[in-house]
Amino acid sequence: MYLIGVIVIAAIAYFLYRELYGKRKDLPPGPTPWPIIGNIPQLDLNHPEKSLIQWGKQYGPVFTIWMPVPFVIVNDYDLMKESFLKQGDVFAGRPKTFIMQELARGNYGLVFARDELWREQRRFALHVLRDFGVGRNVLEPKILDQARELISILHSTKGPTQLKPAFTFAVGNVINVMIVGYAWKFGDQKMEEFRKTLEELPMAATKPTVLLLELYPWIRYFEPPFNMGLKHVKHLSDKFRSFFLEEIRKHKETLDENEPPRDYTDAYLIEMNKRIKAGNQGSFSEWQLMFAMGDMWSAGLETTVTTLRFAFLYLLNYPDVLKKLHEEMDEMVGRERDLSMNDQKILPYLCATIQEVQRLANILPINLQHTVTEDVIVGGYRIPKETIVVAQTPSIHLDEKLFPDPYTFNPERHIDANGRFVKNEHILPFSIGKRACMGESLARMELFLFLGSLVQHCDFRPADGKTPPPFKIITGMGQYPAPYDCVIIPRT
Ligand code: HEM
Repeated sequence: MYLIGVIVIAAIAYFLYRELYGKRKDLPPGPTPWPIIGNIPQLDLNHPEKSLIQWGKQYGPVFTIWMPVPFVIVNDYDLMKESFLKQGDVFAGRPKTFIMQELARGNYGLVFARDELWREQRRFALHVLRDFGVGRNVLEPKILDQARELISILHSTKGPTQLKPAFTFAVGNVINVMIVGYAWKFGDQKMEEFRKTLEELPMAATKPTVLLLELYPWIRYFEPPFNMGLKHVKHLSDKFRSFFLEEIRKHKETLDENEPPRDYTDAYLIEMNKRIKAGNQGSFSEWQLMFAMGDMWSAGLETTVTTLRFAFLYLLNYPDVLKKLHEEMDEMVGRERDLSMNDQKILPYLCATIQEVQRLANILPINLQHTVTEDVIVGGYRIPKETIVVAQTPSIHLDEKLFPDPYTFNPERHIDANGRFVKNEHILPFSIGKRACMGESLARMELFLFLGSLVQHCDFRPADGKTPPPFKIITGMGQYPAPYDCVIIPRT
C-alpha cells in the first residue's frame, strides 16, 4: 500500500515536472501552460491576435505558446525577415497532422504539403497560375465578367441585403474558371451544395473533440459509441472530393493534349502524362491533383470573400471613406468603362483603402503554422527540427509604433504628402517567406477589380439608413464579420 502511494506521488510529481518545466525548458519562454490543455484557456478566443500582442510585450519578440502542442511565435518584423525570409527553406515545413493522415493518407495538396512533394507541386501550380494570366492579363477579363455579374445581382436587390452570397458566387466562379474552366449561374444548386460542404468542412475539422485526436489519436476507437466528430469530417471530405473526382473524370474524357490546356486540371493532366511517358512521374498523381484543386478552393474562397466583407463593414462605418472612393472613381475613371489593373496608378485612395482593410482585418488571427526543417536558432533560442513556428503578422499590423492608433480604420495613413499611395512592407496579409500565399497576385487582382467595380457602380448604406452594422466578429479558424445587412443603391 505504502509502495503504491509512493509510485502514485512520484508519477504525479513527474507529470507536473514535465508539464510545467521539463517539456518547456528547451523552448523560448512564454505564458505558463495548463497541464494537457496548454495555453488555450488563457487565449482571448474572440481576438487571439490581441493575446499574442500582449504576450509579445511580456516575453519579447519570440515566445512559446502551447496549443496544446508548442507554437514558437515570431512576433517581430526584423526577426521574421531574418528567419522566414532569409532562411526560407528551413522555415518552409508544415506539421504532420493526424487529421491529414486520416483524410488524405499524408500531406498532399498545396497548403499542407511538405518536403519535395510541396516544392514540385508549388512550382508547377505557380507556373500554371502565371500562364493563366495572373501575369499576362488573361484572368483580368474573367474577373471583370464576374464583377459585372456581381453588380447586376446587387443592383437587383430590394431592401436590406447580405453581401456574402453574391461575393461567394463571384469569387468562387473565378476559382472555378481557373481550375475547371467554367462558371456557375447565380443560385445554381450544385454550386450551393458545394459551397455548403466547403464551409462545413473546416468547422467540422476544428471541432474540439477532433482537435483532441491530434494529441490522443487512440480516442478514435471510442467512436461509436461516443461522437468524436471524426466520421462527420470524413463524410464531408468525401463529399468535397467527389466534386473534384467528377471533374477529373470529365477532363480526362475530353482532354486534347495537342491543344493548349483549358484550365489548371488540363495543364496538370498533360504534365502528369508527359512525366509518366518519360518514366519520371515524381509527385504527380490524380490523388495529389484532387487535393491541390481542393486547396485552391479552400485557400482562395473564404479569404477573399471575408476581406471584401470586412471592406464593406468598414465602409459602412466610415461613410467619409466611401464618399472619397466614389469621388476618386468618378473623377479618374467615370462610370462608363471597365476598370483595369492599370488603373491602380490613378486610384491611390482605392489602393490605400485595400491596404488598410488588409492591415486591420487580420482574417487569420494566428497565422498558418510552419515547421522548421532542421534545428535552427531564432532570436537566440535553439528551436528543434519539426517544431511549429508562426510568423505572427497581425502583431506587426497592429503595432502602435508602426501604425499610430492601430485599431482605427484610416486609409490616409497610406497616402504621402503628394497624394500618392505608399505600399507598406510591414503589411503582410499574404504572409512571408517560401510558404507565402500562392494566390497573392490573383487575390490582389480580385480585391482591386471587385472592390473598385463595386464602388464605381454601387452606393452602400446601412440597413435602416443611419445605423451602421456593429463590428461583431466571429472567430474560428479565421476571423469573419458576423452577418450584416446593407442597402445597395445603383449609381447610374
Ligand atoms: C485576400 C485573399 C487571400 C489572403 C489574405 C490569403 C492569405 C494566405 C495566407 C496568410 C497564407 C499562409 C501562408 C503561410 O503559411 O505563411 C496563404 C496560403 C495559401 N494561399 Fe492564400 N490568401 C488569399 C487568397 C488566395 C487565393 C485566391 C488562392 C488561390 C489560388 C490562395 C491559395 C493559397 C495557397 C495554395 C496557400 C498555401 C501555400 C503554401 O503552403 O505553399 N490564396 N494564403
